[in-house]
Amino acid sequence: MTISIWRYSHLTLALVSSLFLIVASVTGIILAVEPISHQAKGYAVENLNEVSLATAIDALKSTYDEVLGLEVESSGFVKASVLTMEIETLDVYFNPKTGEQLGEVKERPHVYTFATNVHRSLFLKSIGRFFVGLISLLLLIIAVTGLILLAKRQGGFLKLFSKVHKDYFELRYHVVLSRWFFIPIVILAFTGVYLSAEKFNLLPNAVVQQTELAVNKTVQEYKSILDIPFFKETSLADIRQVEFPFSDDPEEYYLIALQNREVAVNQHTGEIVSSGDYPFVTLASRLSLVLHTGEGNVIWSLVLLLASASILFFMYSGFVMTLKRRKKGKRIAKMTDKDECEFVILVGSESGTAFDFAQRFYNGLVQIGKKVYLTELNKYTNYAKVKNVIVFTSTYGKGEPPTNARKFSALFSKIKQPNITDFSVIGFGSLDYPDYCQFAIELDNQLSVAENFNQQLPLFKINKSDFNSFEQWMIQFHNKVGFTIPIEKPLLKKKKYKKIEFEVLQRTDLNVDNTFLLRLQPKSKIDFTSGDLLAVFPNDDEMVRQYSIAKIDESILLSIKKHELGRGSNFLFNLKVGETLKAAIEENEDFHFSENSKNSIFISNGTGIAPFLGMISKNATNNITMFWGGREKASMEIYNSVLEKEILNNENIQLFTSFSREGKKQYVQDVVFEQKELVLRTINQGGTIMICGSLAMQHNVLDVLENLLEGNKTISFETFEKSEQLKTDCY
Ligand SMILES: Cc1cc2nc3c(=O)[nH]c(=O)nc-3n(C[C@H](O)[C@H](O)[C@H](O)COP(=O)(O)O)c2cc1C
Repeated sequence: MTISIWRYSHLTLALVSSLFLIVASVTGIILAVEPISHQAKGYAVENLNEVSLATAIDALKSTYDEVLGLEVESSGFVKASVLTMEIETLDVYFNPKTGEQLGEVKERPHVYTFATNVHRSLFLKSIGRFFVGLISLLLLIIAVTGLILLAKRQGGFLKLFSKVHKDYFELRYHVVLSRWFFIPIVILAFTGVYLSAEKFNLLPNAVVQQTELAVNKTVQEYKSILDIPFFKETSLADIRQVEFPFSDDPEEYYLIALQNREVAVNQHTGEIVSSGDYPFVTLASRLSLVLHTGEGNVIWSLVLLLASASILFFMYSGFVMTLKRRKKGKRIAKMTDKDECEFVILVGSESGTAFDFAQRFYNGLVQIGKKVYLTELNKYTNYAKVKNVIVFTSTYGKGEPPTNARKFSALFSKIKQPNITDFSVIGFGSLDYPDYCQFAIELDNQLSVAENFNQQLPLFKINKSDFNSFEQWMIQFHNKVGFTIPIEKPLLKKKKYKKIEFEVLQRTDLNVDNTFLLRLQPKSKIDFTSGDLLAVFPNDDEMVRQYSIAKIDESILLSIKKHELGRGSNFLFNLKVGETLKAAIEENEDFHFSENSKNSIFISNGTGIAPFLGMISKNATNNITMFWGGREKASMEIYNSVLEKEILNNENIQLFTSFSREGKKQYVQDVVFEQKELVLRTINQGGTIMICGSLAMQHNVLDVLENLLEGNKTISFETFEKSEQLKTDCY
């Protein structure tokens, strides 16, 4: 079975049972405290196997006028039911060697009776008990599917306990704790199912069958119980309960529940009059109860308490992991086999816009019964029944493809489709950029000249994700295909920014690459960190530009390339020291430095160095290797004040530079390749690789990493690319 089926089952079952599991875990935590606080009373008798039943009965009889019964709890406490002078029954804990009363048996605190009722039946009697049993069964299946997922993640059952790859907190501890608590959770779930089955009489009959034994008339009678062999030879460790005879009549027996059987014993001779073994079901029920409640064992109670708490953590962390995976995996639904589909939708999307449109188009086609396959441009392959290819792609940088389209051009030249295929390309871009929809243009050109491909509609460009223009394109598409596709409109939510004032502390002059640094001080208190983004509004609200932040000494450092016509960069360059501007901080959680990653590699070119300047200035103990690429040595000078200070003061940081127009004329990816051992070691040891700068550089670096990870045993490129070990923020 594929990993997604296991994951789907694991998640669905967890979701279905979540509310019940929360209730069961919280009450389970409360109930696990009970045996611990009970044991803390300190009435446990040491070495019960050295105290005979005769001693205990004798001690009791010499202390109390009348004794009704005796019980040895699994906690090691010995309890007696006695009659007081006032003819009242009293339950006491006592010392079986001396008869001394250790304490009275108190009524069970209300919090535990309440928690027990909720835990067992949710106060819903039989129906509640049924649900609790069912949830225990689901928990058992969740644990097993979880173990399978864990084995798949770790590379097999034999590697279950091998090193866990560094990842974000929730994922890492979901894995770590599942290894610790798998067995206790399985025991809790299994015994829960067993106890519920018992309550519903689903188990075989558990009545003890007593067998009358032949009475030996010649057997000796004793005056004192201390002399009777049976009572002398039976230790309290073998006893569970004793019911005392009402009178001295030889026909009145001691009814004794031993660990494995029940016997009736003559009070004067010690002869066993009748005996009945407990059936297996009773023994199993008793064991289940002890294992499920932790009764009598503080360590096991503690384990159960932690296991119940871990279930709550698994639910929280599982929820976070699902949200993150959805964000990263971008909602590709379960689809018909690629070779069955007439329509193939290919998507290139960096921040999800083109993907969102493609998904709506996909849903519409599926709704009218078409067989459709949707995939990323990077995964382009041959499709046995394809007749119509529709491409949705955005553009970045200077006509750069989004990351998940970077391999398309090469793949397309190699792969031949079996049928003559119609195609249409929709480009997503923004007129704010000079190379408007450039990648879509190039892709459309490539398809237009390809054999077997017929252009169904001319290239269509969508500016700033305008849904109305998409509807225009849909009309053209309907006319071509001869049917109408229902498309769900997106609910337009205008992003709200919380603007605050920033004072300009410093603005450098332009360097050889037209790049400058801007240092800003927030005028009100605001939380931010390196890797977050500063949203700037050069034309008030009409247009937003984002810049990656370096946080240095509570101020913001931006590295900006001034473009001749760039409204954002010119607006910022024209600011003077002491002036204020209104801007907003956008949290960019996916590009924060992982402080628990011992080894990190930062790769950047040009102004992409900015967030890393902040990250190294905060770093104290982690090993960081920085790769930076620029045009020439002079390009780097504006960063030297920070770099020299941080690198000279911190031997954990090393820097590799590359210059494309000077010296060896290398690009950053070339130096990354030269340091392949270091890079591979970092990846295999679970370290993080962060990339910031131009998308073209990101693609080149990813190509190098893909090449390095070919045949790598610890982690494949595909897994690495999707993991939290790789963080990118390119443009
Ligand atoms: C840093 C950056 C660079 C961009 N470069 C271009 C560009 O060169 N040409 C263009 O048409 N659009 C450009 N855009 C706009 C995006 O292509 C546009 O927002 C698109 O809708 C994003 O789609 P996606 O979310 O599917 O990636 C750029 C956007 C950003 C944030």
